[in-house]
Amino acid sequence: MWRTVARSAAVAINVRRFCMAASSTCSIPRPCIVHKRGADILHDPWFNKQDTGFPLTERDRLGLRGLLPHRVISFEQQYERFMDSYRSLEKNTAGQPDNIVSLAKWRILNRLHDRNETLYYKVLIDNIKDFAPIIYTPTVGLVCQNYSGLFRRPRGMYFSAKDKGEMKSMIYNWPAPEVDMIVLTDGSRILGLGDLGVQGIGIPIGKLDMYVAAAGINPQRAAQYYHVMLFTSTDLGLRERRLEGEEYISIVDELMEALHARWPKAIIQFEDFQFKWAFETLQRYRKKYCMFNDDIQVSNYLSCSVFIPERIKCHFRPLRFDQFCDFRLKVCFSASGSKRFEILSFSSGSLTPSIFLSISGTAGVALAGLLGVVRAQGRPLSDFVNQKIVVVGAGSAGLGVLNMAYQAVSRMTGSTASPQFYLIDKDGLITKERSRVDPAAAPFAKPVGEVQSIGLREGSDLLEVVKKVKPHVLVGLSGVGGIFTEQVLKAMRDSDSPKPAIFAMSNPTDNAECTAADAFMHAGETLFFGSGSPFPNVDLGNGKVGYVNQANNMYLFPGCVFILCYLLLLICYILFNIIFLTRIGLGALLSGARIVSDGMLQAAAECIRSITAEVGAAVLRAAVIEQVAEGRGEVGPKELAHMSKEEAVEYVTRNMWYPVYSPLVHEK
Ligand SMILES: NC(=O)C1=CN([C@@H]2O[C@H](COP(=O)(O)OP(=O)(O)OC[C@H]3O[C@@H](n4cnc5c(N)ncnc54)[C@H](O)[C@@H]3O)[C@@H](O)[C@H]2O)C=CC1
Ligand SMILES: CC(=O)C(=O)O
Ligand SMILES: [Mg+2]
Repeated sequence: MWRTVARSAAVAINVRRFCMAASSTCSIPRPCIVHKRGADILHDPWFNKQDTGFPLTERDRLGLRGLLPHRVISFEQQYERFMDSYRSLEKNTAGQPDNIVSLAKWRILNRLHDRNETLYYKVLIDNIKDFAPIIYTPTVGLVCQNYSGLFRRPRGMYFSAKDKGEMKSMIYNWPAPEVDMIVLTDGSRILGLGDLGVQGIGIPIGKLDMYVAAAGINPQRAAQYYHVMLFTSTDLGLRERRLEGEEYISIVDELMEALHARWPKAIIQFEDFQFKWAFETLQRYRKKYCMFNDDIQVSNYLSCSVFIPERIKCHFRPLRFDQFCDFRLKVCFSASGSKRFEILSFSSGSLTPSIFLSISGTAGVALAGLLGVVRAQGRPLSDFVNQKIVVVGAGSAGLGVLNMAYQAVSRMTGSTASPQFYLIDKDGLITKERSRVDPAAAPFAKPVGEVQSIGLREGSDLLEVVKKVKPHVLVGLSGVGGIFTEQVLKAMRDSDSPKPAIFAMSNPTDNAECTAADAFMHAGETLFFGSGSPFPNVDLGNGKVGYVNQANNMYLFPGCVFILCYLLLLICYILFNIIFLTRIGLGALLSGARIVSDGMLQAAAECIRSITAEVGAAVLRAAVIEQVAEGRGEVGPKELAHMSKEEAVEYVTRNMWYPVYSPLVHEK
């Protein structure tokens, strides 16, 4: 449906003065200064209005008269025309292999992006449910794999070891003076596809498109975003070995310094770095720069609310997007300063700040899922401490999830007793007997005596572990497609839970540990299922449906977990995950925060509301309270500090970017 872009002008004067992007929210967009004329404008996707969209007066002003056919086509008509072509493509490709259809859809969208960014983001925002699987997982994985062949126009920036010593100057090759969001990858672990080198650029592009669609980050106002590739090795990149050790880190140091020097306010999201660098770079930079790692980061929150889909409570009901569960925790401080958490109550349906601990990216998605499972089992939340959870994959994502779950249990029990978590990597079950266990995985290595008591040993394979542990939850973050085999899934029927859960979180679809259909067929109909890439719901016969939840950080890196979406921009569960984290980005950006603090992430978690701006405003206010907000543009820290909650929401809302054609005014 066509979404009205014009918004109410009835805002308080003192709020209006804070707003920098009034064009996005007033019925008459603010003019946009352009330094080009004539054909140059038509070839610039940011200024181009699909050619025929330029009004006659503008054609005169910009030297376009005679370069275009006479008729002026409105934005709405252009939108409908594009959607007609898209629907024709869908019709014409019906029955062809999925990969071919998905790539054809990606191409038509990408071509639109290359011609006209405003219309591209308009169609993306209005059709996010259908387009998210094209511009993001799973299609983005296929795009990355084929990027050398699909490459037409560059997006993003590229850095390699050959640029050492030059980065601070190179940064100025980026045409826009201001950059708000940066997604940075070294391409070394793209989804579950491994090292794709320079072709991994598709991931930052997809993530940033999500930022624009879900959080209203302006894609161009100074081209605030920016994609970076490091150390490339494929067709389009250098055919050289990857850097290691000091050599590697010195290049990333230089790049971070260069980025910070030109855009000190930009927020940098690290994405899809291989395990060994993901943790190290997070440790190294998180207190120095405004950055986070979407794939692993776990933050400690004293309180937040966790979204749990209503459907988890009432199985086989249609999706609802407005249910949150709150946990009230009492925080007790001991004389030594340590904290203990007591669960006071657990409710659903409202959203008051209260509880819990960590949320952000992948770990947050998983936490909400794990808690939802407890609820689905009809148990009190405090029973989470008794959940037997088997995590397959001891990499950055699996360890991020386990860390978070571990913190949850410790806080619930007030003890550091070992929870019933089992960690499996490519060499099988990890126990304390293992000689070379990574320090990050060591806390989850099981005592040998404990596993022997249930008939397991160091290195037991997945099937054995599932058979002997009878887990409540099986989580896949291994990147190995199909590793949850028929036997493993059947073994889950003997789970100690009447409603076992399986999360096949690896991406893209082919790398998922199992399909939704196989999961319901082999593990049983009472299963709770979540996957990193979308699967359709499963028809179980007799009118029953096996519902599929999407568990992907794209939703928390904006949003939450299994599903969500709602918010301002449209409603589909894919968007939900997208929304949460992008809100963090938005709030951090507008507060001008020096760093992305736990408190800011916490504030985001507390305010997952049905309006995108609420979360962004909460992050902003948290940045003010933590005294890391330095202001942005004309809005200084004092003005931020004096904003009421409502004003902060208004400020964030009015600074979101909406795709509209602005009148263009030429300036030399
Ligand atoms: N759904 C989501 O939001 C997210 C999903 N992921 C997915 O998680 C997967 C893993 O990502 P990372 O942890 O960053 O990768 P990683 O490379 O750091 O870790 C992979 C882990 O899987 C283990 N593994 C490999 N083969 C195995 C086998 N046959 N059996 C058991 N374990 C095996 C490895 O030993 C390693 O511990 C990827 O497919 C990625 O797409 C990652 C982040 C977020
Ligand atoms: C979803 C995501 O970030 C990943 O698979 O790496
Ligand atoms: Mg990732």
